[in-house]
Amino acid sequence: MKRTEAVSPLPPATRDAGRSADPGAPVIALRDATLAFGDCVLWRGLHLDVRPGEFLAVLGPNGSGKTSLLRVLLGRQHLTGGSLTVLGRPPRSGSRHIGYVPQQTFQPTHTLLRARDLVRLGLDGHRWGPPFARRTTRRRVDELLDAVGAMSYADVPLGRLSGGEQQRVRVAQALATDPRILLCDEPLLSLDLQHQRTITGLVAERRRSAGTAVVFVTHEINPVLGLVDRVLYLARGGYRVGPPDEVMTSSTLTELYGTHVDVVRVRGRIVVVGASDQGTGHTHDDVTEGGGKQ
Ligand SMILES: Nc1ncnc2c1ncn2[C@@H]1O[C@H](COP(=O)(O)OP(=O)(O)OP(=O)(O)O)[C@@H](O)[C@H]1O
Repeated sequence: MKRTEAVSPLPPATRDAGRSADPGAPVIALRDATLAFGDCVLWRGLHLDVRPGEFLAVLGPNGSGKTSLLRVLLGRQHLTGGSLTVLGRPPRSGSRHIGYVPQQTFQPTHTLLRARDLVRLGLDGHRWGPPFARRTTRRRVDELLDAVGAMSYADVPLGRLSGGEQQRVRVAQALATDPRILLCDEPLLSLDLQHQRTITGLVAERRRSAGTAVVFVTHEINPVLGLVDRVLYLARGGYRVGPPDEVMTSSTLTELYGTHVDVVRVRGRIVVVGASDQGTGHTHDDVTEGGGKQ
C-alpha cells in the first residue's frame, strides 16, 4: 500500500504543543492495520502515528470506515489484522484519557437528562469512589458549558434542544476529563458558522495548551483547513496520509479512487469534483467540497 507519508515530523502548528512530551512517543500507533467485516475490507495495511498536539483530519466517502476507525481507537472494535497502541498500550474502552464526540444522534424528546447532567457524566461518569466535591463539579461543568456557548440552556432537557445545541453539549462532555486524545466524529454537523468557529476554536486551544491529539472525522475539510496537520483519506480499502497539500490533489485522489477526480482550490477552499461511488460498495455524492458529501 502506497502512502504519501508514513511518519511526519511535527508541523509548525504543533511544535509548541508537543514540546513537553516526548516527540518520539506517538499517542496512537497503528501498524499494518486492517479492518474488514466479512468480505468487505474497509482499510488494509494502515500505518499511522499520531503525535501529541497533532490534528489529523479523516476523510473519505460514505462507508469507507471512518467511524469504524474511531471505534477501533476506542477499543470497541477489534482490528482484523495488524496492531494498535493507544498511549503506549492496547486500546481499552472507557479510558478517561480519551474524549469522544460521537456522530450525531438525537436524544429522544422525552429524555429528562439535562445538558449539565450529560457534561457532569463526562466529568465523573468513569470514576469509582467518592464523587468530586459538589461545588467543584458545578464550577467545572459551568466552565465547559460556557466554553461551547451552552450556558443559556444548561438546565433544559436534552430532548428539547436542537441538533446543533445538543452537539455543543457533546463537545463539552468530551472535553470534561482533559483528554490527551480527542476523537471527533463529524462534530460540526448541524452547527451554524458561528458555532462551528466556537467548536474549532475550542479544539485548537485544547491542543495548543494541553498538547491533546485530535482525530477529526469530517466530510468538510474547509472549516478546519487552518488547523489540519495531516489528512488521512480512506477509500476503496486503501488510504493516503500526509499534509493536506500532498493528499488533497487531483493525482493523489485519482489514484486512490481509481478514477479521475479533480481537486481545485477556490479562494483558499478545497473543492473535490467527481468522487462518486468509487467502488467502496457504498454510494458517495458526486461533487464534494473538501472531500466529502454535500
Ligand atoms: N459491526 C459491524 N458489522 C458489520 N458491518 C459493519 C459494522 N460496523 C460497520 N460496518 C459497516 O462498515 C462500513 C463502514 O462503516 P463506517 O460507519 O465506519 O463508515 P463511515 O466512513 O464512517 O461512513 P459515513 O461517512 O457514512 O459516516 C459500513 O458499510 C457499515 O455498514
